[in-house]
Amino acid sequence: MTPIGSQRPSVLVFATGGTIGMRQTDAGLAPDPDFPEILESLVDGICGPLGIDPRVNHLLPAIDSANADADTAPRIARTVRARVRTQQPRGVVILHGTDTLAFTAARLAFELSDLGAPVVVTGSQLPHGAPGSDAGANLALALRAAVRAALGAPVSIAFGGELLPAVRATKHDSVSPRAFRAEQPLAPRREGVSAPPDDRDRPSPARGPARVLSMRLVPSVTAEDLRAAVGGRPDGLVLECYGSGTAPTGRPGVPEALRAVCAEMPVVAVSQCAAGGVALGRYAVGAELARAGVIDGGDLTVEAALAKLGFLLDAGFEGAGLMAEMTRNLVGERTPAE
Ligand SMILES: NC(=O)C[C@H](N)C(=O)O
Repeated sequence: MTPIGSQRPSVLVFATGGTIGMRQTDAGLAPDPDFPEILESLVDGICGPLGIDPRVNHLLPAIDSANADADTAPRIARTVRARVRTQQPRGVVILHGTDTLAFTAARLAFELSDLGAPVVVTGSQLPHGAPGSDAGANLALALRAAVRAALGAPVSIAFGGELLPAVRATKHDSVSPRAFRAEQPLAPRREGVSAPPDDRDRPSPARGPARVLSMRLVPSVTAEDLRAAVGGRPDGLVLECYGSGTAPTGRPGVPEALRAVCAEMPVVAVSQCAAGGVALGRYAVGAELARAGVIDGGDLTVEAALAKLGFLLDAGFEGAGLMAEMTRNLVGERTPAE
């Protein structure tokens, strides 16, 4: 292998788990202990003819991405940042399970926006050794994209022959090789991630990463359900509203419950619709949400809203500063107001 630092472009491949590295067991698909060696040879086979020098690292233990938690994406970001500092690759490919790939990739788009090396996230629907597996094709697409993208390119997802912006993507098919879809193109006029607030006077938080949850409104929801949704004391809530940002605020107790939740944590409204987003002032029931303190999430996807809110909370934003950041377009995640 040519050493990193030679003229040939180098790529850091960072494997975190997912079906791509699994094999069939009696209990169902599970991480393949032989995957590290298999991945080395898969990557070498793709990179050799392309003139790319790969280096493969693993985040251990490999997981089914259904087991991702609030620290998974921040931990991937921290580790990738440290490896990029020492290895200085031209680009980074991250292998991840598809179930929570869109959540992790969206978070990485905020975390790694200043990395200086393009980051491409991929995985597969079928294990590397399965007949007709999409593992090799997705890996090859991601490796090519990682060396071809501009150094400051936004984090992307390479899957099923497509390159999608991480902050707009969602898993929409549990079987097809085209598992992901970008609900919207990357939003124009990105403002960039702001410097974290000066926190010298703030007590250092003793807790781990922020836990942000989402709740989907359905016609039978009650005020009690709203309160129960935050019973586990998350740090923030993404409310999946109807249409352009409406909720049953005419139902007894709902406005009070919303105000109580907003007093405890930031609440961001997004739409259950794939396009169009929310505009809280449009309907009276939506304006009621804004009056309760709910933040307008524009056309953020659920994944991007969760990622952005968690990222900002972990960076130390709160109150009006947090609300201002949520309504800006940092990395292409939401269409800016005209
Ligand atoms: N295709 C996949 O990767 C699904 C798997 N359950 C995972 O997310 O890890």
